[in-house]
Amino acid sequence: MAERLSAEARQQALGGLPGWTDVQGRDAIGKTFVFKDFNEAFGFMARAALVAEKMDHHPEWRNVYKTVEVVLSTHDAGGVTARDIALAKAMNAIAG
Ligand SMILES: C[C@H](O)[C@H](O)[C@H]1CNC2=NC(N)=NC(=O)C2=N1
Repeated sequence: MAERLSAEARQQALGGLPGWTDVQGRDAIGKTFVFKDFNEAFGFMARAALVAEKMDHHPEWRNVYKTVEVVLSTHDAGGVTARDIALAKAMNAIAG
């Protein structure tokens, strides 16, 4: 199982992940993506879903019109691991 990142490793990883921050009140990272319209937002979700399934690592997310709020945490580990960082990176790449 993946191990939770140390506070230092996590801050360093967040430094290379534009838009991603610590989630208050739990061990997770989050980002709010804002797109041009619903079509762009849902296209992002469809592409991210395929990557997430391939990685066997799944986001918590919420879509309202052109906004997608994402929270990443490794449930099996009870916190943020390298798997969350990898998915966050992939999501930034997909969003462009
Ligand atoms: C059995 C399966 O591999 C696990 O349940 C995976 C699936 N996707 C997951 N996604 C996330 N975000 N955290 C997990 O711990 C996790 N575990």
